[in-house]
Amino acid sequence: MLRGFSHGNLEDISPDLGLDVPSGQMRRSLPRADLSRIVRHDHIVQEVIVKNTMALSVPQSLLHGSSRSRSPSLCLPRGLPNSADLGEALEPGPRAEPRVVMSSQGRSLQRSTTHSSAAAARELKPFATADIKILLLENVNTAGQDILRQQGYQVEALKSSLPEAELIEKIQDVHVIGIRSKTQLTKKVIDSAPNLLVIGCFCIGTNQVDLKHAAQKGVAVFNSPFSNSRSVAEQVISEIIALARQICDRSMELHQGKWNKVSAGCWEVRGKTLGIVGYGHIGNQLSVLAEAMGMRVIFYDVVNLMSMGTAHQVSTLDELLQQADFVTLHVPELPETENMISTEQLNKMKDGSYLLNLSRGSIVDIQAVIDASRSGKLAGAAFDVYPNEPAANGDYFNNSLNQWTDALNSCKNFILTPHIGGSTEEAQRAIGVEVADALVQYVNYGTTLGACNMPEVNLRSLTADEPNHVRMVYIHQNVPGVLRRVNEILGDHNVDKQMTDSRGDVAYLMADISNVNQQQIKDIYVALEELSSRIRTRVLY
Ligand SMILES: NC(=O)C1=CN([C@@H]2O[C@H](COP(=O)(O)OP(=O)(O)OC[C@H]3O[C@@H](n4cnc5c(N)ncnc54)[C@H](O)[C@@H]3O)[C@@H](O)[C@H]2O)C=CC1
Ligand SMILES: O=C(O)CCC(=O)C(=O)O
Repeated sequence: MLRGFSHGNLEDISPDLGLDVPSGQMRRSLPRADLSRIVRHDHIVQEVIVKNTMALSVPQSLLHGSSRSRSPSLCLPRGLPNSADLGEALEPGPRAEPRVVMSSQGRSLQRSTTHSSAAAARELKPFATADIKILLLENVNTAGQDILRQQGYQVEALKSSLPEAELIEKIQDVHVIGIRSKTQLTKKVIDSAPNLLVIGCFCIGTNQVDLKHAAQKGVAVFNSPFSNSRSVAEQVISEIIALARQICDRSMELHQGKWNKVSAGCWEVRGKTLGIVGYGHIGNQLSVLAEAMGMRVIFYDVVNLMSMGTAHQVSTLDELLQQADFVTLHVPELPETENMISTEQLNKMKDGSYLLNLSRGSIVDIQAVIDASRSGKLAGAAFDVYPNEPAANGDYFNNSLNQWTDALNSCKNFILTPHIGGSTEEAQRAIGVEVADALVQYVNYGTTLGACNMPEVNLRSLTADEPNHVRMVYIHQNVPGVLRRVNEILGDHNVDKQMTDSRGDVAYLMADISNVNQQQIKDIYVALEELSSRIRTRVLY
């Protein structure tokens, strides 16, 4: 009999979730997190899903039985069905015939012939997947929604962001939240989500989330570090040409019936200098595309980086501003990048040059840019991002949103777009798949590969021939002596494998323990929960 699962539709994945980097995948400037993500995806497409392989249940006492009255510590949802004792639950359930399914990338997955079903990786879900509540805001791509729904999770997907009060109300019983760039997950919002396990940012930027506070509450955060980089770079290229030729102004005039055939102040981009501020994923793509159009590329970055093609790194922002015909900004939102371009920097730019900002609204002092346009210093500008952006589509771009909006609208040769740098079908689908996969890996297996605010920890999968194993995930304060105390608790048992790592104040430990029964699991859980360093304990088996 299946217990603890309202959907008797468990899945096994292929055994190998190892960390070998596939040859040819590595490229320069790819951070560790990105490499891990690539590796994980390579294995995910090998998934062979097997129906009803193993049925396990968890007693209610384990689900909610924290020995202290903190916010829920065991990362299991409330309201789970009462279940039988773990001794029985740890017996394998009925095994059904394997079925061939589609991978999260939409490719057909063949039933594995290389591994026996006994050695197949076991899915670790001590809860009914249908009890996992997911709230997706800001029109997350359906490819991502489908992956989450296929897991059996409850998924509510809204097209827009939510105002804070509504968000606080809605997030209270949610285990997973998915957002894009608009939704602000502040300390206050995170604190009102006692069940929250994980946050998925279906975008690159994570400045909208209080990453540190989330980590301190044991909430992991994932993003998609480069799936929309190419889309942003292509938009920048189109805007460089459009600015140089004043195409948007001519188009607007003609829409209004005005024929205005002029060449004064219109230029080719060939031979002009592009200055890229922030030479990361987007800056790199842009560099290659711009050189292909015959532009000279210089860049400024706080890190010393290898140039793409014949691009040249300059030592200071001032140097870049003085040389570039087009200055384009691709830095993250940080305290150091706030108002990085204001009157002082604009004055250093070449007369008749252009400014593009497709990074974050806080990086440019827009009033200063309006003044520079009026004085003739700038020949044009392109903005995709603004200090305040509406939560939904509609007639919201006015002075009550940002006080200078009317003035900005009146500037000549200004291209204004509604934060669409990453908004292509390709990018949104890739982001949807990548972040949804990361959420599934975290909820089901505790894997933090690619997390933005937690150490990256992974263990090879438990397999179906290891039925009495348990995976303990222990998120704790990174303080002296804690590992000794944790290992005193685990040390009475056979720890098959264990990995621990820390990031700042928070450490993450994952341990697979063999031959444990219900009472022993409960004892381990209670003992870990009683340590003063505990942030969150999860039991997966
Ligand atoms: N408009 C849109 O739809 C999109 C906007 N973005 C924004 O673009 C930003 C950049 O994206 P990626 O290139 O993927 O990021 P990235 O992290 O790959 O690269 C950012 C680069 O900026 C550099 N940097 C950091 N602080 C700096 C400073 N003070 N001065 C100079 N360089 C500095 C870093 O060293 C890094 O090389 C994101 O953080 C995000 O806010 C990203 C995607 C879409
Ligand atoms: O597409 C979005 O909503 C956000 C794009 C963006 O700014 C990002 O990926 O950081």
